Amino acid sequence: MSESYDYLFKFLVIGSAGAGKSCILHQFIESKFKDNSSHTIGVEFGSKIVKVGGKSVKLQIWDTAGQERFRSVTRSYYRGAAGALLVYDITSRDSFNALSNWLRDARSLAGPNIVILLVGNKKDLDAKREVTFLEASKFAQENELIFLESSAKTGENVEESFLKCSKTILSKIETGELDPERIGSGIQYGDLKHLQTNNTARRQPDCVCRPL
Ligand SMILES: Nc1nc2c(ncn2[C@@H]2O[C@H](COP(=O)(O)OP(=O)(O)OP(=O)(O)O)[C@@H](O)[C@H]2O)c(=O)[nH]1
Repeated sequence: MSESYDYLFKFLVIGSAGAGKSCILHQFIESKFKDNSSHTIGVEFGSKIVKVGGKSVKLQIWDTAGQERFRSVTRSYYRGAAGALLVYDITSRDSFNALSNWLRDARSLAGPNIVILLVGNKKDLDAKREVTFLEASKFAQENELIFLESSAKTGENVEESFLKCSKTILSKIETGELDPERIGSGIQYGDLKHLQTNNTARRQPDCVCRPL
């Protein structure tokens, strides 16, 4: 099967333990709800090619453990991420209250240019909601985050979260705000982009294998 894509983005999924990060990733990759999800040990990995704004983008996604005891391991994966889903659970005020800490870590360890999308997960459990949509929207606005509520159970807004975040990264590349050539940008050119740019003789051939 062909693995052609224009760009590769390094992505993180972060947030408190039990917020539903692994279920979101599983739903995105397998289009299924992972019923028996247990706590992530360290980090897990998934990847998928998506179509965004007429481009093929390979998302290389690191699903990190939310438990404090894994924090030193998970932090080592933040470096050079282009995008992140910052997940809280709409039925857990504690997971919402922890967002500022997650955000501080992401921006300091991954870099200030990381594009972060705030995800209020478990939207299907509205009857148990502890965090209103309005309150979270306000937090998102104050902290320059894109915001969506999702359900890894029903699949609502799961793919949209990854697409919306990717679209924002892509438009920042197009406007020059993000530079894929910068070491640690979390962005690589794929073979399609590589062919295009080589045809116009604008890029060096080593750009495909440059470290993220
Ligand atoms: N109802 C409902 N339950 C969910 C949803 N997403 C996850 N869950 C449940 O929430 C629990 C935790 O989900 P995980 O995906 O393992 O949580 P996590 O954020 O990866 O947790 P850590 O790996 O410990 O950081 C599991 O029992 C899931 O079945 C959702 O959208 N709706």
